[in-house]
Amino acid sequence: MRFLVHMKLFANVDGPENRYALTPASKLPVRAEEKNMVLFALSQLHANEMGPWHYLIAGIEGKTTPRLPCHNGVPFYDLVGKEPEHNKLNNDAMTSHTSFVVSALVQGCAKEGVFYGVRTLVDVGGNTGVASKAITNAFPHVKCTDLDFALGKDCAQRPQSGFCGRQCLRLCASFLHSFDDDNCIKILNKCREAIPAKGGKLIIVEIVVDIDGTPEFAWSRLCMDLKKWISSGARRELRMSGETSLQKLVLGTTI
Ligand SMILES: C[S@@+](CC[C@H](N)C(=O)[O-])C[C@H]1O[C@@H](n2cnc3c(N)ncnc32)[C@H](O)[C@@H]1O
Repeated sequence: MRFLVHMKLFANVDGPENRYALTPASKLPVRAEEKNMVLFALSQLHANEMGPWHYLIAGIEGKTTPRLPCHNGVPFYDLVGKEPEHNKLNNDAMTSHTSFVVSALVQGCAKEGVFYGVRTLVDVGGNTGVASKAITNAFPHVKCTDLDFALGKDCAQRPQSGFCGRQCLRLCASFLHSFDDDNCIKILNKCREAIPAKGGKLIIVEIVVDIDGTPEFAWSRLCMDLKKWISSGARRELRMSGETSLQKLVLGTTI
């Protein structure tokens, strides 16, 4: 127990008996906790996610992109879409993942006045719509639409509360990291076309590989970087290394 307390997985509880409590880290794998990562962890252990790790060495040697031989070149989300059991697990995991991110997103946007003057928002890759529901609840004047094939072919665009033509704001949360640079450029250019030249906004929510700036997050950032290279071949450090390279990426656009 001394070891586990040192690792911050348990905390000593004051009192005459030796009693221990869970810590924020050890609450994450407990289903009964409101915010837990059980479904996300299970999704990451699925064979479609684990398979490409067997090609890590070949990938480092430059012989292949680990995902390709494992999934026969089929894009990850096409693969998931064909397997109902994995599709459900993946969507449930994303729902849980989004609930972690969205409260910080809503607070940050409120503080910075991001939604001031914004009437419409499209959440690109918004999965089943958890983020857009939370945004509509917090900012009722914003009409949100989800664009995601997790919603099924018949409702690729599902309005949470109405949809009007050109959208003031596009949100790409944990979306670009699944694509290589060429496809990211295409997606960002489409976003640029979809928002008004004046007053339009694009919010990108991604883990940035900046290990010097905030060292306490370096481990998670490097793990995510490796994971995304393994699963999609994306070289995130080039794309996400800061505002300057992002501006270059969208070919001179100021975001
Ligand atoms: C990593 S999840 C992110 C979900 C959510 N935005 C979040 O932050 O938790 C990526 C989402 O992008 C969707 N997606 C991937 N490729 C897509 C495409 N080409 N068109 C529409 N949705 C796509 C997937 O279905 C998935 O829901």
